[in-house]
Amino acid sequence: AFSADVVPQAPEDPLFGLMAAYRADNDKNKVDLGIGAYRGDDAKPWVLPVVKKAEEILRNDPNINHEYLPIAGLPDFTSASQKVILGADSSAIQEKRITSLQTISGTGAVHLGALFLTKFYNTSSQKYSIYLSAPTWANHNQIMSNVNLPTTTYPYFSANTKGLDFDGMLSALQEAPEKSIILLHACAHNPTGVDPTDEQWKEIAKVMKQRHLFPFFDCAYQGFASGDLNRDAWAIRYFIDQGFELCIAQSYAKNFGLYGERAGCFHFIAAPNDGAETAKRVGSQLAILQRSEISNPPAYGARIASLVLNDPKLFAEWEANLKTMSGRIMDMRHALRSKLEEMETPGSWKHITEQIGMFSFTGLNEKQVAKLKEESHVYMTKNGRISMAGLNTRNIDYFAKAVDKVVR
Ligand SMILES: Cc1[nH+]cc(COP(=O)(O)O)c(/C=N/[C@@H](CC(=O)O)C(=O)O)c1O
Repeated sequence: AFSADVVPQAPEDPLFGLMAAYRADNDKNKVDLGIGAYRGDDAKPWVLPVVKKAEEILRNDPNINHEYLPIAGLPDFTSASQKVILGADSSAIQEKRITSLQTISGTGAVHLGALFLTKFYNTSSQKYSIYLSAPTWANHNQIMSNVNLPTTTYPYFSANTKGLDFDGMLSALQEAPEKSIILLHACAHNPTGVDPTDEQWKEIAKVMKQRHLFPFFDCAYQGFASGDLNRDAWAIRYFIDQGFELCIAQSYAKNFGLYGERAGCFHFIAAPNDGAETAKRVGSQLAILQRSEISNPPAYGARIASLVLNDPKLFAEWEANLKTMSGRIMDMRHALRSKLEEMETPGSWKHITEQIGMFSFTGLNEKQVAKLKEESHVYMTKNGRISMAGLNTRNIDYFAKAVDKVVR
């Protein structure tokens, strides 16, 4: 039944394919700048010290069992997740016009939100598109097409300034059909590392308000970008203060290092006027969707995150761990930029320190990326994105010289 013309061989996932190729490479100088996962200066994944503490507490808790969680997940986890992303004093929380479900990390939250929008925001007669930044996280497109949510792109990255194409983005928002859905990276844009300034966010919000556009925030790097949880949630909180009805996908993969435990949350915030009642009804429909998709979410990662989020001492230690990760990445940004400038590698490299978060959009083209892999065993995505956490004091000289070689 499943012949090749019905089920053709799918291409390998670019990111996970890269990960496999890196692991298969035996060269002792190989450098992994692919997957967006934090590594310490020892090039090893980092289990946050605060996560180790939480695991210890869980191990000694005699009441822990393996029963199902509620469909919406661990209540202490979702309520703490609301506070960490919106701020404990958020009007959305005070007025109870928010509903939240624990999801399969950020991917699950983006998916659940997109599924909900195709069923309740779009109708058979009126299908709104979701606007994705150009470029965006590779998986966004597949997630949207899987739920039949039409996608369009808005200009985002300017190749010549290697910064934000602000005018291009604004005009796309001005021209988008009213009520279109706009997917926004809350902070540390993937893959470019380019974020709007606060002033630019205000202008974006103004146009989106005028056009009655629907914000869908994807927040996968809160606290990881600047090192400050509140700073990195500024755009989301501003939009809520402006009275938007919106969705948020919240991932704890990077900022808790819980990649494989799949800890995340989906939040729907209703507009101020019809708040609590709408949020309640939306929550009830989200639960139906979740039940049929995953029934209920995985407990372990949520229990770890919930322990930390709900304990002031552990929370403070988590904030210190965030500063360690974001600090090391910023050190690598400055080191890489200065090494390329010292070698007078052709081109300007200031964008490496101006961009923020996990990634740097180097501007290297596909050919140069391929040469870096062939000649120097450097692994990065072909769009020129590098995961800065893959750099460390031992391989940064090697990498800078490898870049210099392919650029000259
Ligand atoms: C913007 C964004 N949103 C969501 C996710 C999903 O993360 P989750 O593990 O489902 O919570 C990722 C992961 N990005 C990195 C890993 C990946 O591609 O899955 C990456 O871009 O390398 C994002 O970069």
